[in-house]
Amino acid sequence: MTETIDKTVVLAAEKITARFGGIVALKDVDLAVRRGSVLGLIGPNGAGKTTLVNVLSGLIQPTSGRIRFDGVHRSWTLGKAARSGVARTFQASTVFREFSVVENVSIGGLNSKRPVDPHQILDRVDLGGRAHEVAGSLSFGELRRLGVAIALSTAPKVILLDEPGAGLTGHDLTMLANLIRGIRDDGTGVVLVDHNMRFLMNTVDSVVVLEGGMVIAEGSPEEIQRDQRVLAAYLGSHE
Ligand SMILES: Nc1ncnc2c1ncn2[C@@H]1O[C@H](COP(=O)(O)OP(=O)(O)OP(=O)(O)O)[C@@H](O)[C@H]1O
Repeated sequence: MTETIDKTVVLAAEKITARFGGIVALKDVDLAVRRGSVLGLIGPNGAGKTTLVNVLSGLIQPTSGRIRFDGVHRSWTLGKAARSGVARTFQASTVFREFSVVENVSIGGLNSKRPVDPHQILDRVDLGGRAHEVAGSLSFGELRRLGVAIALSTAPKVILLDEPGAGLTGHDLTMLANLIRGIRDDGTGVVLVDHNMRFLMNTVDSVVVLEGGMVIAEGSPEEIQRDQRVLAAYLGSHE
């Protein structure tokens, strides 16, 4: 039997299970990241979101299940994922505060097979005018955008954003949402994990909901916001 491969999917998790000792962090999770689309990953605390991002980025190996990239099953490590074009930002900032803003982006792109002009990236995240200042002088919101710029320095096909909006408000959140939509419009697949529901729902094209390590719902932001199982999962989680 020949397998039909969906070419719009750039990165897929297939039946991923991840156990830590007795804890089942993910159970039989399927997830498809599409080119030119933002996928929101939500769920109460401990639902498995970060574990799934860790599996997709090759940081941890699942107990079972497979990763498919560009239609091909792959053994997936951090190095292989990075070289294939999967970039990630972390909850904690990975910026070198004593280096200049542009040096941070240049360092990020050092091992890239597809080098990108760091000044072009900085213009894109609205930091072009700050290129030669030390990164430590940036505001909280600017540091977050620099984190995204560093991820973009490898010209990724997929970008995994783990809580990029945490602690941001107002104008900073609007700029971040515009930036993420711009990255999507260039054809990149985006995964967005964030606890700020309004920001996430306004930014994504589709949503996957995890609870207790399992996918309990998926759909458009509108569908998810009126899904009774999702509302119950959140009400029961004391968030
Ligand atoms: N390295 C680890 N060792 C042991 N247990 C872990 C490890 N990483 C995650 N877990 C457990 O796996 C489950 C899922 O955790 P995970 O951090 O993926 O959830 P999350 O949805 O990202 O939560 P949050 O929203 O609080 O960040 C939790 O029960 C967590 O305690």
